[in-house]
Amino acid sequence: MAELDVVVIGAGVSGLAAAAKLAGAGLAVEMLEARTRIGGRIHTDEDSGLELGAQVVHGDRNPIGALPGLPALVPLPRYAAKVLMNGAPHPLSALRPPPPLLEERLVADATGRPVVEAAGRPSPSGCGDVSVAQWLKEQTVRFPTALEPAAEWFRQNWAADPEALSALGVSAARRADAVGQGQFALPGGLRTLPERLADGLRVRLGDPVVRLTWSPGRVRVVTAAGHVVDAAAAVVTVPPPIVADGRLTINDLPVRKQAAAQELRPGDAWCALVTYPEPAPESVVVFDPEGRLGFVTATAGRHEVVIMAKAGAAGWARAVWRASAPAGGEGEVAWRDGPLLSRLAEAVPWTKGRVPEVVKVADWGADPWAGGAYTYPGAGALWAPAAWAEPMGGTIFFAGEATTGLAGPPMAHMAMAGGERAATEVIGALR
Ligand SMILES: Cc1cc2nc3c(=O)[nH]c(=O)nc-3n(C[C@H](O)[C@H](O)[C@H](O)COP(=O)(O)OP(=O)(O)OC[C@H]3O[C@@H](n4cnc5c(N)ncnc54)[C@H](O)[C@@H]3O)c2cc1C
Repeated sequence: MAELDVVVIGAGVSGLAAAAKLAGAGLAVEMLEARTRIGGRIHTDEDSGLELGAQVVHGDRNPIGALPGLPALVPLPRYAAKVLMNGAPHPLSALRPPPPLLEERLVADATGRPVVEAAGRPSPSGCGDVSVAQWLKEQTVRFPTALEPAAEWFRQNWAADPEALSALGVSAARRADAVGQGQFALPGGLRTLPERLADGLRVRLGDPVVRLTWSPGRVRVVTAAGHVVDAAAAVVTVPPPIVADGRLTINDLPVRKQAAAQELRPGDAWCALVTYPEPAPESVVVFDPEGRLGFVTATAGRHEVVIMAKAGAAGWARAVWRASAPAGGEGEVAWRDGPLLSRLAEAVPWTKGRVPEVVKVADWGADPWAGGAYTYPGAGALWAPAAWAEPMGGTIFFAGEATTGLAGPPMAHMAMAGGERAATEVIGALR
C-alpha cells in the first residue's frame, strides 16, 4: 500500500488550497513545486512589497477576505482613470463610448443567451458564442473610432485578443462572480495568501515533476532530480501548457483532455516595476489604447510605477525591453532612454526626463512554469475547462485556474475554489 495518500503537483494557490483541505481531512499529503518559491502567479516583490503577478483582491465579498489567519483586506486608494491620447493622459471618459461601459453592456447583452447549453458542448450556430471582436463590431457600427480602443481594453482585461475571446464566456464568467465591489490589497502583499495556506504543509521546492504514471488507486510521480513519490491519488494543478507541451507527461490522458490542454493556453503578460527617486504626485491608472503599455499605475507618495502589459502590448514591451536591456536582460538595471521610458513619460508626465533607480521585470509569457498570465474563455472552446477538470479513474484529479470555466473570472479566488473542489473529489474517492 502507498505510504502517502495524495501528491499535489504545483504550489500555487490552487494546489495549496487543495493540500490544506486534504491535510485538514486527515490525509497524508506531499506537494511538489518546480519553482524555488511557493505562490506561482502570485509573486510579491520582496523589496517594494508590490505585486509582479496577481495585482489585487477583487471585491468586498471575495472569499480571500474571509480566510482565517489572514490580515484584513485594505481598500486601495481611489485612482484617477485616464487614457493616453495624443501623447498625454486624458480622463477615460474621453473615449466614447467608454470601454468599461461596453464591457458592462456585453455582460448584460449575453444574459438571455443559452449559456449552460453552449458551455457544455461546442455551440451550434445562433446560440451566441461569437467572439468579442464580432460583438464589438456590431456595437460600434455607429462609432467606428471606438472599436480599436475597446478591443484593446478587452485585450488588457482578459489577456487575450478579442478574436479569440468568447463573448458568451466573458459575460457568463463576469455574471457568475459574486465577489462584490472594490479592489483590495493584503497587508504584507498577496504572498501572505500562499504563505498562510502553506502553514504546516510539506512542500518540496525547485524540482519540477516530469512524469506521472498511474493505474486505478496508485500513482507514481518522478521529478527532474529523480525524486520518486508514490501515493494513492494525485492532484495536478500545473497550467495546462505544461502538459500540452510534454514537460509533464501523464499516461492514458484521454484525447479530449489532450485537446483541452491545447486550448487552455493563458494569454500573454509582461510586468515591470519602475522605481524613481521621486514619489508619484497622484494615484492614477492610465490605459494605453495603442497596444504598448497596457495599464500604467502610479500611487500617490510611492516611488514605483507599475506597467502591466498584456496580449499584443506584452509582445511590444518585451521586444523593446529585450532590445534595450543589457546582456542577461532581466532584473535590476537602470533605464536611461528608449521607447519604453518615453512612452511611460507620456502616460505619467512627472517621470519625464527622470532616470529610474531600479527596474524589475516579470515576463509571464516567457515564464516556463506559467506559460502566460491567466486562461481566458476561448471562442468555440468553452467546453475545455470542464474537460480539463474531469478526474481520471478516481485517481488523478485536476485543479488550477484553468479549470474555472464559466464559474467566474480566471483569478486567485477561483483558483483556490478549484483546488478545494478537487480536494473534495479526492476525499470522496479515497473514502
Ligand atoms: C500578470 C497577472 C495579473 C493577475 N492579476 C490578478 C488579480 O489582480 N487578481 C486575481 O485574483 N488574480 C490575478 N491573476 C491571476 C492569478 O494570479 C491566478 O489565477 C492564480 O494565481 C493561479 O493560481 P494557480 O495555483 O491555479 O496557478 P499557479 O499560480 O500558476 O500555480 C501552479 C504552480 O505549478 C507549478 N508548476 C508548473 N509546472 C510544474 C511541474 N512540472 N512540477 C511542479 N510544479 C509545477 C508552478 O511553478 C506554479 O507554482 C493575475 C495573474 C497574472 C499573471
